Amino acid sequence: MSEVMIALDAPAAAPQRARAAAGKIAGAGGPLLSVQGITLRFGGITALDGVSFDMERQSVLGLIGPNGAGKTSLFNCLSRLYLYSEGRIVFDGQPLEDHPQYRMAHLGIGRTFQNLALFNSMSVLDNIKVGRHCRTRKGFLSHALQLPGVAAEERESHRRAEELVDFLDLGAVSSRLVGELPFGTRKRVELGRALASDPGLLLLDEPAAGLNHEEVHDLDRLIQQIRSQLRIGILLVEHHMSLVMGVSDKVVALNFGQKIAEGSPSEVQRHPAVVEAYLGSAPA
Ligand SMILES: Nc1ncnc2c1ncn2[C@@H]1O[C@H](COP(=O)(O)OP(=O)(O)OP(=O)(O)O)[C@@H](O)[C@H]1O
Repeated sequence: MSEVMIALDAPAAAPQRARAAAGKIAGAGGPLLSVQGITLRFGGITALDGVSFDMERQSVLGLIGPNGAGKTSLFNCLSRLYLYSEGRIVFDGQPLEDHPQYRMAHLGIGRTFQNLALFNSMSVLDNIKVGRHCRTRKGFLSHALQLPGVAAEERESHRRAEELVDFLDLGAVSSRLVGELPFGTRKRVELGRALASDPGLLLLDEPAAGLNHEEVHDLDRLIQQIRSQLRIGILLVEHHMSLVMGVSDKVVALNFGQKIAEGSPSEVQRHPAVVEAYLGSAPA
């Protein structure tokens, strides 16, 4: 895995500065993300029941819980795919409820998917460039007519995508079609596509699923580099316990839609409710 450093003026910080300049970061000193009493129901099923927690800036938060605990439901609430009936989610000082789902990337929330969402017949570099779309100002017509500013914007998107190709150690496959690449490499391309939107918060949905031991080790280091070098907060839904416990600053555990524990990895790992949720009985 590459140790390439992104320039000090990390592009990831740019949208945050822009939002701050626009006076939108009401809670600039507060948490990056505040989940407040989220309740989500599907008919008679309560998938989330009053879940609350805060997440600090530039931190990694691991969201764990047994099957059906509500992790994906919460993840989908954070990206506005699911609309909750009660509660509030505040990102970077802004209530998410004020914004439609398609604005999430503009707002600074990037995500990956359990089932990769890539264009298999496009190159690695072009797939990553697709992620820049929300940071470009010129519309379709400007591009079609090659109006002034389009070329400069295109050059900037290209430059940023190349930086991410280096950061993710994808240089050797940059011009290859994504569909030809092994699963682990495609997962890194998807991460690149999400990073290309310069998010302040990156939502990773089971990023270790399907990876081999060495790839999980690389992912661990990459998550730490994303936090420290790109200064991006990461919310991680993951079943791979050693990855979550090794990389998270804070862990939130759910069971049957309720938060059962919150704290440092070692606190949550030892918590009786967590042990019971995973093992099916309380520790002796
Ligand atoms: N679209 C949906 N329609 C109906 N019920 C749903 C839907 N999505 C989730 N649920 C229900 O909500 C509850 C929480 O599911 P969720 O997928 O969020 O759990 P999870 O913790 O992500 O589980 P897993 O680890 O197996 O992915 C479950 O009872 C599930 O059956």
